[in-house]
Amino acid sequence: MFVKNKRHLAILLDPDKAEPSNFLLEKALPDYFFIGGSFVSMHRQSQICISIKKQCSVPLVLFPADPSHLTENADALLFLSLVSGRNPEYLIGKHVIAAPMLRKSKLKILPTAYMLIDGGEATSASYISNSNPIPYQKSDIALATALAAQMLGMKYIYLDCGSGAPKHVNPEMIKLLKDHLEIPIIVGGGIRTPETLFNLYEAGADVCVVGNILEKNPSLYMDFIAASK
Ligand SMILES: CC(C)=CCC/C(C)=C/CC/C(C)=C/CC/C(C)=C/COP(=O)(O)OP(=O)(O)O
Ligand SMILES: O=P(O)(O)OC[C@@H](O)CO
Ligand SMILES: [Mg+2]
Repeated sequence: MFVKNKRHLAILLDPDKAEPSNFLLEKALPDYFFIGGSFVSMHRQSQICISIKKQCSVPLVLFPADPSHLTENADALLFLSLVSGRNPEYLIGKHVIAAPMLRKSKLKILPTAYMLIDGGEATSASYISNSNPIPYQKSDIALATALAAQMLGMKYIYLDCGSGAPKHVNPEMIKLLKDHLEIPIIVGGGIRTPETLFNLYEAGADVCVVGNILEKNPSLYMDFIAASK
């Protein structure tokens, strides 16, 4: 789905807050919509997928924190294993619950090593998963974790400082992983400017995920699209 060395932009829609109509009327669309949140209370994900599907053909990729967040109305699923943490529920437990249902669904499964990186403050993802992120400067630990995930057969690496993080992933960490990995790298958390987006692609990100800033300031949308080309 995500191709190495091609720049993809994914816009994260939080199912509790999403206003996709902000973007769908614009001339250019992102490569993907990611749909999900660490903490989802209203369960509008099916409804949001159905409504976007009526208006455009941008692939919809679920980004769930729990099997209860799944819907058949998306195209694909980031099947995340939280390899930066040591909580068995998020490494394999939730997957066992979801697998029988996923086997019957048409969702494309994307086996993804999910790595939380410390972005300067506690995030919903580390709190909900009860796991510690990898320290911001410890690129060697991030590399060893990503290599182990690749050796286990995972197809994508997702480096995430967490939604709304004060700091985005260190470009040096992205460069190091890019030099040693064969699989595509997804990067997100705390990307607030088109310049940052551009720099993270330059460092080696294959997919960048932008969420919070576009929820707060949708008028920046076209600048982010431009920086992803
Ligand atoms: C296998 C299945 C179906 C579920 C488990 C999936 C795993 C392992 C998830 C890892 C832990 C986790 C809580 C991930 C959530 C990541 C996510 C959707 C983040 C999006 O941002 P938010 O954390 O919601 O940010 P806000 O606090 O800004 O809303
Ligand atoms: O909301 P932001 O900070 O853009 O983060 C997006 C996403 O990578 C979080 O999982
Ligand atoms: Mg959220």
